[in-house]
Amino acid sequence: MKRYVIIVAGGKGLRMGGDLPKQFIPMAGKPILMHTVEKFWRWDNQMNIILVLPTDHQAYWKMLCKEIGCKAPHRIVNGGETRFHSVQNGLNAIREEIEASGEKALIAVHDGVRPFVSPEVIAACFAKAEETGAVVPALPMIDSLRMKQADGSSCPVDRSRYYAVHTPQVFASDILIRAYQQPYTDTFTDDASVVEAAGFQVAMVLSNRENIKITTPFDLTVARALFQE
Ligand SMILES: Nc1ccn([C@@H]2O[C@H](COP(=O)(O)OP(=O)(O)OP(=O)(O)O)[C@@H](O)[C@H]2O)c(=O)n1
Ligand SMILES: C[C@](O)(CO)[C@H](O)COP(=O)(O)O
Repeated sequence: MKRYVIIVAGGKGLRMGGDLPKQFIPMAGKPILMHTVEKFWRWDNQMNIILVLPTDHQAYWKMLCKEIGCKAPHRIVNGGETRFHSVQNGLNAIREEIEASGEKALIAVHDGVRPFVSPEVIAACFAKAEETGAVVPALPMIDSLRMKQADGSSCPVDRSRYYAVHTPQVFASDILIRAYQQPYTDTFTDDASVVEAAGFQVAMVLSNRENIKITTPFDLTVARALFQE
């Protein structure tokens, strides 16, 4: 089955701060995003990689690829106003070719700022999606959890019922394309929530602990430490 990955990197990185969006911050000699892109390419060098980038950083990215020598061939698509719109732009770029081929395809959506996804998790997500059509990787909670109540007090909740959601989230192409035709709402925090709102069930597989989303300066410190291992 043909495989695609839409790597979303069209955001501004406001929680990270600084002038350079976090996906371009250097880590071990390459921008974070290049590590992510090459992770998928190393797993499957036939993978169709679609990279969603802010329009005003595309020339900069191309220059980085040339200077550093990005190994993974990829297509570039314009970022949207939210992550949802960036994924939608990525899908619009591949929809016609998938439909015209008449072949079934699987599409992964992955955050450009999750460079530590393991090859085993990528493999597990694609394998489960081939079987079920829709997959989200997640991790059981490690901390104890409390829930805030309306009166300001808090109470313990059963953490065994909660999971932290990661990417790559992988779907049969017809399911993902149909789901992303829905109008945007702010309850769409990831691709699984979009697919479920369209009436499909989503299976869960275990993610790897290091598959953090680099969101804040603290995450960047953790990421740099992980890279030195
Ligand atoms: N309009 C947007 C917003 C986000 N993303 C991407 O979605 C991923 C996860 O989003 P997040 O970590 O929230 O990134 P930012 O939106 O850049 O961060 P912030 O919310 O702190 O501004 C990132 O790789 C980000 O570049 C995107 O492609 N297009
Ligand atoms: C898709 C996601 O990475 C799942 O954890 C996440 O929801 C995207 O961004 P957020 O703005 O940090 O929720």
